[in-house]
Amino acid sequence: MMPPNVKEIMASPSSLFSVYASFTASMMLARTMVNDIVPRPVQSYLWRTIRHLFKAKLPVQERLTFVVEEYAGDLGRNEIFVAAELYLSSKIGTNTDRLKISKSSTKNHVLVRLAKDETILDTFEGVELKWKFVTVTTQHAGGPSDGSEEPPESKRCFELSFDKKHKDKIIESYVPFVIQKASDLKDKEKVLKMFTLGGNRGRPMNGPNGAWSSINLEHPSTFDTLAMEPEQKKAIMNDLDRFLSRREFYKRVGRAWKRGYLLYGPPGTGKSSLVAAMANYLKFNVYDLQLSNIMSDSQLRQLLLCTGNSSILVIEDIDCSIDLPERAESSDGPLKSLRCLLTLSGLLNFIDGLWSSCGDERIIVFTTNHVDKLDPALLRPGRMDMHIHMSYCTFHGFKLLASNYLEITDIDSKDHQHRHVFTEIEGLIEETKVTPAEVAEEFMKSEDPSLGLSGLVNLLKRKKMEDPVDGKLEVVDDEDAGQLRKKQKVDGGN
Ligand SMILES: Nc1ncnc2c1ncn2[C@@H]1O[C@H](COP(=O)(O)OP(=O)(O)OP(=O)(O)O)[C@@H](O)[C@H]1O
Ligand SMILES: [Mg+2]
Repeated sequence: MMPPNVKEIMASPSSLFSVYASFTASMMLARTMVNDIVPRPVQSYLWRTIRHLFKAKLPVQERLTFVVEEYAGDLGRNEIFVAAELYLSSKIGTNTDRLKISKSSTKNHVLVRLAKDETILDTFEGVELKWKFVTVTTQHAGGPSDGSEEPPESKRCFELSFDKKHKDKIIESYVPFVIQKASDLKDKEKVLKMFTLGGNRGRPMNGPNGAWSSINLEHPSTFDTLAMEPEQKKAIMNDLDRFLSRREFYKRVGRAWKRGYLLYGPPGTGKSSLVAAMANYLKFNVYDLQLSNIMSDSQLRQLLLCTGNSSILVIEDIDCSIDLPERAESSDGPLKSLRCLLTLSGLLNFIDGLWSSCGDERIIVFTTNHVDKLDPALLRPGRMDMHIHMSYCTFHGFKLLASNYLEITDIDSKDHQHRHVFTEIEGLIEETKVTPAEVAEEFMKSEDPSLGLSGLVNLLKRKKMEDPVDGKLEVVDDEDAGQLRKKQKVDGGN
């Protein structure tokens, strides 16, 4: 049932707006009067009907705007704001006229962000959204000084507006989507950190990182630059991939989501380089723990508790570091080694316990030059998931290093100008204990490939004279993993 005056209005849309305006004004007055006379249930019915009649015909914008402030009260920096800032920087197209760019000396890339009042249009599952970056400058509002890019006087926020009917979809799907996208982008931009204990012995451990101090991990080593047997390299990369993709699996079977690698081999064979390659591959920070710096178990616990997620904990030279200083003083003889053993087991158990209680991915790497000197506790099945033998340079390793350092990429071509040198190196390198580090050092001496190659030939000849592998094989000392390789090679070859 439509009242006659409304019918008339509908027939003449041009007068619609002025009628609506005066209607709204008189509405307030009417509302107060009606509220006094009409019973409540009838009141709301009346208002609904009137509103419905007008809404049906008037071009009323049903937009909803979310204000995403940078600081959300006590919660600190608003995660949605941070994510939006990053996400929108990837959405900047040709329609944007003003952008801010900045660069910090610790990062490698230029930051591009929206300038004040700039807008960006986005679509999500068919819904159109508009983002606007707003800065309100107030004189006395001192914001937290946590490295945000604006002076503290200005409050920054995004306004996200869209059709009101999509409110739930935006909250439940779009916002999580933006956060996920931002996290992916962050991984790409992430500057890896290397945490060490440099000179912190005995100091109090305050702050979120405890006694760890960090520098940017700018180790250029990647799996591409690492001289290693291709199958071995592939196996490690596959293992890392599988580990990362199995979060749900670890949860289901109730295992701590961690993976342990034991790297062993002589100095200069690339153990530390492999750790850096893993970190660069996974985008994980590295914690480098020198056990010889640790004074007590409680200090160790403190330190381990202060390590972050998505990280690699490296304990280098585990064979040398089991003699914790304190214990070495207080014990002698057989007792001493027993105590050392207990400490190592304690360390391992503690690591197990700690990491079963935190949800995120951790990798632990032990390195050693002497695998045979290691505590059996470390070698027990299930303790370290993968034992990786880093060994002396092979001809394959030589090819990779020559390509990286001397830019010789076609070593396999039959009519290469250095063919005879390659053949000579191939013969020599299999009979010599030369580390990738030594080969790399030789290649660093000159930019001229011919000089680099002849330098290497001389080095190999010299090493062969000084340290003939074949002669040594008879008194093979198991502690040298490289000699093991030669032994196996000779055995296998015959
Ligand atoms: N397998 C390798 N591939 C490429 N470069 C290597 C390799 N091994 C060593 N190097 C070069 O030699 C340098 C020293 O190697 P690295 O520190 O990784 O050896 P390490 O096995 O950790 O030695 P240590 O047992 O003394 O700690 C590296 O910075 C790198 O330039
Ligand atoms: Mg090392």
